[in-house]
Amino acid sequence: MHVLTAEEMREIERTAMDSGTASDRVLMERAGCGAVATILEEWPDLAPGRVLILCGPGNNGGDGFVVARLLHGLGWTVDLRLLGDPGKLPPDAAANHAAWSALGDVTPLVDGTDKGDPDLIVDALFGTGLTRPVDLPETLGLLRTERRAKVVALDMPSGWCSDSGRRIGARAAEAHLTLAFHAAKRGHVLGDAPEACGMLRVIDIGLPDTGDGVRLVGAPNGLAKAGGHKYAYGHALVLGGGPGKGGAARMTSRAALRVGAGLVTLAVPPAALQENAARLDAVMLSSMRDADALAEMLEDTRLNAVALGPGLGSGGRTRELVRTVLAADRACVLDADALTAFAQAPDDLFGMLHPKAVLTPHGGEFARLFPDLANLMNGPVESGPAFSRLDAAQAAADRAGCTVLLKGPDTVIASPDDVRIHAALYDRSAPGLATAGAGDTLTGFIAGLLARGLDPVEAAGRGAWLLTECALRFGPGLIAEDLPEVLPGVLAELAAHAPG
Ligand SMILES: NC(=O)C1=CN([C@@H]2O[C@H](COP(=O)(O)OP(=O)(O)OC[C@H]3O[C@@H](n4cnc5c(N)ncnc54)[C@H](OP(=O)(O)O)[C@@H]3O)[C@@H](O)[C@H]2O)[C@@H](O)CC1
Ligand SMILES: Nc1ncnc2c1ncn2[C@@H]1O[C@H](COP(=O)(O)OP(=O)(O)O)[C@@H](O)[C@H]1O
Ligand SMILES: [K+]
Repeated sequence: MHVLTAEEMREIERTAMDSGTASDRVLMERAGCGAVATILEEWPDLAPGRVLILCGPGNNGGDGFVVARLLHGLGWTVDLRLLGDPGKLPPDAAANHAAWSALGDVTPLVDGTDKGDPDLIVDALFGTGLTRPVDLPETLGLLRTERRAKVVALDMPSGWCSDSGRRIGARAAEAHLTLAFHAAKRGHVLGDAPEACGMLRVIDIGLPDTGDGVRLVGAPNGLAKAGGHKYAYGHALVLGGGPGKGGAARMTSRAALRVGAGLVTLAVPPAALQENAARLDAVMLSSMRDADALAEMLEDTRLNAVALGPGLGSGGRTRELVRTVLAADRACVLDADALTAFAQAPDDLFGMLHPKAVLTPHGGEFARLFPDLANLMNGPVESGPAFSRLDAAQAAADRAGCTVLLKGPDTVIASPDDVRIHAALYDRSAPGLATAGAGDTLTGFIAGLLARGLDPVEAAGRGAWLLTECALRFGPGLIAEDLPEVLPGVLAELAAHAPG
């Protein structure tokens, strides 16, 4: 599945028009029909009652007129309010305005006036064409999910940028159900908009699947082991911290082993050996005094993937270890302290990075390495399309020259020539992952997959998918140690559903 920008959506529509596949009018009719059918499918008990339909000045409003006509036909009492001058509606919206006007009234939408007590509200104010703040505070106050009425947003709850999922201006609508036309837009899976969308359904309006847009990471296949020696699955090296700081790297190690690395070695300073020896079995343990010792270890080319950062400390020693790992030209994951250690001099890190590296920052770590991009991504937005988390991750990957996985429910995985989104949203929402150590586990999953020979973007995407799936499978009460322990069940299910 792919997600689109507004411009990509318009291009697909233009191409369909030019080839004569469909007309705008037909698409609008299908959008409205699909919307009504989906509303009734989602809420089969919703009996015809009072519906308030808020129509905007563009084609999103046009969809609203179609919905008004169809709900009217099903016995609903329609109260339709139009923002702006009906004489300035675009052609297809104007045609549907005329068709509706033969059946019912069009009342000008005036903010702050009484809108009754509807059972259903349809937000057809703005969709992919929103470019500036919506100046309708009272009306947006109606479009809230804590009120009695069910709220349905056509394409996007009004006020949200459909390219970035960021709010344009101070206020934006919420919905119980958002109906995207043809394909989900980036804004349905990025930023704060997904929470405002409620449930998301994509409505087929008969446009071809062009394969355009950014790929959403789906269930991975090919992870089952199939013969071969343990070295055929790689040897991951995890670097751990000093005494009393070892938990994070132990979780990383266990996750790397569970995801299928043939061997995993945890290397720690001599003073931390005893503590770790008491806590490890299948993960091997090694003493590593300093960066020189690490360089010596890495002369063994069977150590084909390295993870470092969790619990490592953010001082000069860590910087030396990062330097050594990067100089050894290994597939590697840099997380947590391995990133923070370069907060004062990110360019030093960028100068050493190479395409086999994966950086896995959360928002805070991202801001330490890429403060300018974090500002663009987090500041208030007054116009659209807004700079998105995807734009930020892509710019970061270009600057770093490697894969960057920007964590969150909307995880973005970008390399200089590829980008994907992993959405732990909607029916894959996994708030249980907001627990200490989930990121250390992700680092282990990615390192294990790198050891198995996956390329950085694949390893990062699959790691993010597996992490979320483990959390969903475990359910409430999740702590990070549980994540690798439920992975076998997830892998078994994937294998059972693998094609052929
Ligand atoms: N593409 C397709 O194939 C299909 C698209 N479909 C539907 O079309 C929708 C896109 O339609 P759209 O492009 O007309 O944009 P839309 O969201 O209605 O808004 C644009 C209007 O709002 C105005 N405006 C903007 N911001 C404003 C503000 N803050 N406050 C006030 N005004 C503001 C803006 O004015 P302007 O910026 O030009 O001054 C313009 O008049 C899409 O979401 C889907 O529902 C479906 O029918 C299926 C097929
Ligand atoms: N609410 C959430 N929904 C989905 N995924 C989440 C959520 N909160 C955190 N995560 C994921 O869990 C991991 C947490 O990583 P991180 O913040 O580094 O935690 P830690 O440092 O404690 O290990 C990331 O992969 C992140 O995407
Ligand atoms: K809308």
